[in-house]
Amino acid sequence: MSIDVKLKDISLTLSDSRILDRVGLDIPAGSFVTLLGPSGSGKTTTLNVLAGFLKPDEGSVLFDGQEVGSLPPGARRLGIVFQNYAIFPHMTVGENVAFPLLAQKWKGDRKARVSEMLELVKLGGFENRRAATLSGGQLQRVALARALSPNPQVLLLDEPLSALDKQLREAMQSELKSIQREVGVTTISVTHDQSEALSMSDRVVVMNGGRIEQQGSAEEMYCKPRTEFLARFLGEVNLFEVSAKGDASPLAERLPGRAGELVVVRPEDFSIAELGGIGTHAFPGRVAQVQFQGGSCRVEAVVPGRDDPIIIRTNYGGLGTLLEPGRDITVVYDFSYVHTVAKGGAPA
Ligand SMILES: Nc1ncnc2c1ncn2[C@@H]1O[C@H](COP(=O)(O)OP(=O)(O)OP(=O)(O)O)[C@@H](O)[C@H]1O
Repeated sequence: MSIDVKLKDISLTLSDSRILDRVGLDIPAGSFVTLLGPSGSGKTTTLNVLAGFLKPDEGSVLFDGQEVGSLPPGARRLGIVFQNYAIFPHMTVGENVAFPLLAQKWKGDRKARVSEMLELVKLGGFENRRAATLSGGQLQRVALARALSPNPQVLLLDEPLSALDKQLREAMQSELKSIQREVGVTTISVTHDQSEALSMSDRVVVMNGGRIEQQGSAEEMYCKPRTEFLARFLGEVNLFEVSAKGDASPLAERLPGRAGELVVVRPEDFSIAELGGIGTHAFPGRVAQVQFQGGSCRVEAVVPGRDDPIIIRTNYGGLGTLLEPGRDITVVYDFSYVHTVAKGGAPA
């Protein structure tokens, strides 16, 4: 079963500080939503309000249109996965997965349900293994199987993959997403990991200072940030201040937009060419630093009319000696496609 979840104007003050300020979320049934934001922005608090561990001062929490604000966590039919697994080490894998079934007096065949859940997380046949003998990745699968076993109506994930190393984390991201899609349970996740948020979520919600800064699809959030805060927060970015026309800088001449706005250019939207052919879509630069990063290369280049170097992400191949500090180059970018935000973090 899949239900929609709504938070309406949730506000919460703890120890005299406003921790959540009119947080509103509308999560469609079966979708995967991730809360992202700097430390202290209110992500975990929002998850705790959804779970019922914290009661907001104002606002309402609706599951499938029904107010659940007065229901304790145990009555909200939730599955929860924490960063530190919270698996009982002295029990077998099967006992761990069966635990919520016993607690909730599951009416069906418990043994069959446990096997079904272990198959789902690719741990078929692990029923009798002691939890203490499992790897980190396996423990997190058990945690997921245990959270899903009683058929929750909402799945809450609190930094579910952050205890895993990078390679395993990336593999688990796509697996977790495909399990979520298969089960179809409405899922709300909290993470610090931007690539996790962008790759797994149907919708990304960025929080800032207890408020929702912006929400939308991963593509929208990355390509069309509405505020300077979001442009700077998500991934690397070059921001160019649009100054009054007639400015002497050769870059300012080409920037569309109004004075006071910032032009947002992601590093991968610039490319590098041999010096020469400077036109509307290109300007001169000098390579300052080059970092080879495996799949791509991060280049810092000094350009006229700007104090900070610009950041360019490019493929290594074919550029040869162009990628050497001190080289004069042409930076190519089509400024007619630009996106702008208002300076100072206010929505454009
Ligand atoms: N019980 C409490 N009393 C007072 N302040 C609290 C309490 N719980 C949390 N806070 C404060 O609320 C703010 C939001 O905390 P929260 O844990 O929700 O942020 P977060 O975005 O999840 O941060 P992190 O990414 O570091 O986990 C922080 O400034 C925190 O210090």
